[in-house]
Amino acid sequence: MSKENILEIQNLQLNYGSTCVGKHITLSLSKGESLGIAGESGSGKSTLLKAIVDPESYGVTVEKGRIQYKGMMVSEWTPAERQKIKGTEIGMILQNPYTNFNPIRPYKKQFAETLKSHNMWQGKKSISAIQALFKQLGLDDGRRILSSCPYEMSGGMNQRISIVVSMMLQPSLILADEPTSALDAASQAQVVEELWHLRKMSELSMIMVSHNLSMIAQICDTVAIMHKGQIVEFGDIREVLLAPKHWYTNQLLKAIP
Ligand SMILES: Nc1ncnc2c1ncn2[C@@H]1O[C@H](COP(=O)(O)OP(=O)(O)OP(=O)(O)O)[C@@H](O)[C@H]1O
Repeated sequence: MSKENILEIQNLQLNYGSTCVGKHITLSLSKGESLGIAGESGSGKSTLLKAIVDPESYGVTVEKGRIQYKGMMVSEWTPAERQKIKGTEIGMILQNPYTNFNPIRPYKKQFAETLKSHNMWQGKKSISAIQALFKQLGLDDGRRILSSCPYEMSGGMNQRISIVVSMMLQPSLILADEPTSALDAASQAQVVEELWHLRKMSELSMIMVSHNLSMIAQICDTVAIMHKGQIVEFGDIREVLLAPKHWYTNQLLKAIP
């Protein structure tokens, strides 16, 4: 494993029960790098993220191959180690932001509970750090947001706040699964801007699954194109977009309005 790689996936085969939904999956991600994964519905993009973070919980079996995170074999983590790693090492941003929050509990309490559950709560110091993070990610009204409840906010705002929650635990890798697909166009633009701010945090690596190749081009350094459970093209985002080698990548590019 190269010194700079945070994640290395080699010849992976992924199953649900006896059904193979991904095979020959090989890719790598460097520290500070952002990878986009695009492809048709059902091509195995979300399953790949699940295999990285917690295959057992999602019913995914790694039939062949290996996943290494910071040189550690992911398959060798005990449930307790995996629980510790989820959030603090590997953060998740999900498609539906409302699933991350109790709708009627103020954000401030929910932020505190999350930090406490990871033994990271430091009272006023934590609140200041959260407000600084809000600012860093382009949300200026941190104090007001913290005293509000999720039901009072739009889906887009909840998604932006859930990105702050993920970042608060200072992960090295963020996995974002269709982070804008449940949002209206205006909210999508705001979330893209926030994800773009994340890109400026040089230590952070990110994998973002999206149908939206334009968004991947805005945010990511590399792209993997998935088709029927396999990666058919993987490389520098500009090279892939300017000179696609696989017919399916061409098809995806032609579909961009
Ligand atoms: N829990 C599950 N049990 C069995 N099969 C599943 C499960 N989840 C997904 N699948 C199947 O695995 C395949 C890959 O699904 P996956 O959700 O990874 O695709 P995807 O590329 O992320 O699709 P989308 O873009 O629609 O989210 C599909 O055929 C899907 O029906």
